[in-house]
Amino acid sequence: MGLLSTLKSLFICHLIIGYVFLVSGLLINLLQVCTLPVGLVSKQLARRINIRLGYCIASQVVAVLEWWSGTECTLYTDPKSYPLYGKENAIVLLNHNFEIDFLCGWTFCERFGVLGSSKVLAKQELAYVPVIGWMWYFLEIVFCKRKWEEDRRLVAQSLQNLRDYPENYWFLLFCEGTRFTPEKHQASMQVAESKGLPKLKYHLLPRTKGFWMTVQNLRGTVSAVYDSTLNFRDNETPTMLGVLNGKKYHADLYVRRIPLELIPEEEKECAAWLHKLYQEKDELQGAYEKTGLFPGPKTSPPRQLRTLMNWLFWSCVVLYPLGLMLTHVISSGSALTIIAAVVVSSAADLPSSL
Ligand SMILES: CC/C=C\C/C=C\C/C=C\C/C=C\C/C=C\C/C=C\CCC(=O)SCCNC(=O)CCNC(=O)[C@H](O)C(C)(C)COP(=O)(O)OP(=O)(O)OC[C@H]1O[C@@H](n2cnc3c(N)ncnc32)[C@H](O)[C@@H]1OP(=O)(O)O
Ligand SMILES: CCCCCCCCCCCCCCCCCC(=O)OC[C@@H](O)COP(=O)(O)O
Repeated sequence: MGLLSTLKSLFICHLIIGYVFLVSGLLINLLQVCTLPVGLVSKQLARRINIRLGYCIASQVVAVLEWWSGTECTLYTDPKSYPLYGKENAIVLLNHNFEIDFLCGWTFCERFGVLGSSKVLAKQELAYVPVIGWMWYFLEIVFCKRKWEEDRRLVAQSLQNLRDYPENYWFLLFCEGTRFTPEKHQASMQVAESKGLPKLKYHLLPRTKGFWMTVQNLRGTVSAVYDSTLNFRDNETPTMLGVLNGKKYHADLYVRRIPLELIPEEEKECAAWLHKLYQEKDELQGAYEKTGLFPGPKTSPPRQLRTLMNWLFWSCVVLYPLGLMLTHVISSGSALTIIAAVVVSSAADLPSSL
């Protein structure tokens, strides 16, 4: 093991990364609260500020993937569609198999300049997660309870609010509604059978209501659906902990741009269209399983230095006061203060030793 990989696996490094993320994240959340009065004067200005503040948080996690773990991302797509990425609003449909699929999604958002404004149809529980969930409140993320009777009104309202959003965004939809496991796959294929729908091998049966509602409410402001499939090379199953330990993965993302006009307006037809798309996605995945490749030309949009600069900036902001405090504790020479500092840092270290 090289010196650098040993360093990346040290708990103290993870503690520093976590500390910077948490403390700067809470600080940024506080700044987001301060945009509330701005919103009363100019809604669009408050939204633009929040896009930048949101970027400051999400970009830190992206920096860990790109610069710390050195994970590489390859994009397989039609070169004619490529210039449009980041220049239009789009609904992204993604398979949901990996712990870090959202993070790879964010990385592509970063590389096409829509990280701060990116959106998702997320489960309500995530709204309460400190830093990320609170940031999402200000970014007007659409939350669902996965109870259609309640969602049909709440989700529609949140989607309508996005119609005058001031910057380009990608709206991510995991139509499968949950992460793939063999048990969930078996259950969903029973539903497919009972509904007379063809079986899928690599995907769960897509939930169609969220998709129909998104298309219906964003029609006219969104230009296309990006049918996307993510895989990792060498049959790797990447984890957040692996990324934090500096493990390098290689992500392959296939994206097919489908103009929104091609998607039927009527609910039943729209649902049938989505089921057909998932059958095609299943065939594509089958081919990847065999060849380890997606079809068509590939490209690797480069990682940007700005994610690293953003991380360094926030590190300075939150590590400097911590350094000052520690220096003060040590130079005070007071046995009581030093013992208190040791007790506090041991408590912080406790979760790792459990
Ligand atoms: C160039 C580069 C391109 C792309 C880059 C890639 C990506 C980057 C883009 C953006 C990034 C942005 C952000 C990313 C950051 C973070 C994301 C993190 C987390 C989010 C993860 C989640 O939270 S996923 C969970 C929430 N989301 C969803 O659930 C969405 C899908 N669900 C729906 O659409 C649902 O319909 C619903 C939620 C709207 C409502 O759900 P509900 O359950 O109430 O109703 P349903 O109609 O769906 O269910 C009832 C019907 O379903 C049938 N049924 C029952 N059991 C099953 C089963 N196991 N499988 C399938 N179907 C089932 C049941 O029979 C009912 O059928 P009916 O015929 O009666 O309708
Ligand atoms: C700088 C980074 C280092 C610090 C480490 C902290 C990193 C924190 C990042 C937190 C990001 C939180 C984003 C939440 C994304 C979680 C995706 C998710 O929750 O998927 C589950 C859903 O599909 C459905 O789940 P089910 O309830 O069906 O099962």
